[in-house]
Amino acid sequence: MSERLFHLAEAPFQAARRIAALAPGHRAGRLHGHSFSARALAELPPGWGGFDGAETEALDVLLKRVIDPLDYADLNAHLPLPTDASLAVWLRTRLGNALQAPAAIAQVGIQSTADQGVELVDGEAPGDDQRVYWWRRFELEAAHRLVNVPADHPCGRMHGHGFAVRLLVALDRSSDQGPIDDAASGQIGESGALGDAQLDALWAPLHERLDHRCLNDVPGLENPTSERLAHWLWERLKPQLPALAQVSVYETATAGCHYDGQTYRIWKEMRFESALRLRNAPDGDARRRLHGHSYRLRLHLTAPLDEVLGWTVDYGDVKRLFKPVYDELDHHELNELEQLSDPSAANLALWIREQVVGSLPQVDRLELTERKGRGVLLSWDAVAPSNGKPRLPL
Ligand SMILES: Nc1nc2c(c(=O)[nH]1)N=C([C@H](O)[C@H](O)COP(=O)(O)OP(=O)(O)OP(=O)(O)O)CN2
Repeated sequence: MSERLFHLAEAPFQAARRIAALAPGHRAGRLHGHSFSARALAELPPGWGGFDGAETEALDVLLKRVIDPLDYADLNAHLPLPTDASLAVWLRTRLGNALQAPAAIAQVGIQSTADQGVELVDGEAPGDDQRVYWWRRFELEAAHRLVNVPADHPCGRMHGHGFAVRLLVALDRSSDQGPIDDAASGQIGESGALGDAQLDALWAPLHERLDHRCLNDVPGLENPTSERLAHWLWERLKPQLPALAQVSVYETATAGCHYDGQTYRIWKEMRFESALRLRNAPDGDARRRLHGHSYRLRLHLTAPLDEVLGWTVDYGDVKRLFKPVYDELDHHELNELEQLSDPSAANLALWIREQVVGSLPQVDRLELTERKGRGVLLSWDAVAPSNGKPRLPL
């Protein structure tokens, strides 16, 4: 079991840019602006940031400081070609300089709109190549019912969702697709392969087949679980888009499925409201006082597909099996939990892991944020080691 704990931070920034290298007439060639979001995942030694438990907030403060020069700025004054990918490289370099070993960045991301962004992922081992992934998100409104669920299961009734689908595309830096800095605002490779217009064109016929339809009527989707839909999309897109790395189906606001052509990974998200004090914080530090957070917890599970039910593990079962743990967390003071030393985000994630491994052995990753974008990601990959494949963004 390879356990890894990453601290997560997020920093919004507002900025203007012009991507001059795009095809004539491309709208991003004109001066325009975005509400960007920068994200970082880093492994930090305990105590980094002042005391044991301060790491997550310290990373958040550092990320905001590093991003600050870009806030309310003209990005072309900082970078010749301020694409999402080159902003990610800019961020990776500056954050790397600001962090010192043994602290280590695992990933940085730049999101330029609600529907588009780039993730720059460091290799697993020193010397491994960094990889850049571009993602784009699409929406569809559809009805469905799950055909093989027990008679009293609510998803057996006809119902519907505003689904979102995220396509993750790998940019191979060593190929002729051009260096990482060439990838323009989500477009892959100025030198060639694929731009947002091409990806939208690949998506359009699929959208036409799925949107404002009953998914059960679509050939191949007779039992349209998130898993089946992710697989169906993969099968249709991959031959035309060899760089496709993952399809993610967001079925509800709290549940969905990733599929990478091999492995299904589902998630179920919950929120809980808790009080805490960090006793490790020094005298006078506000975090020593009783305070509270609105936590968001995302459990990730890896499991084989049940061919009859068409899913891996029922989202409803994840929620039900987690309920006893949830009840200990929600509307409670975390310092009162047994065997939780001091309820920092990292310690709390480790505590939750101990509570779920018995009842939900398929859980191999959990993401816990104490406020938007700030928290930890604990991964132990007990069920599905990466088998030497390049790591997908976390
Ligand atoms: N592994 C899967 N489990 C379930 C799927 C699925 O596609 N794959 N689908 C369903 C239902 O279609 C359902 O609409 C979504 O389930 P769930 O998350 O349980 O929905 P809730 O509205 O109850 O969500 P809460 O946010 O927890 O209230 C069921 N399972």
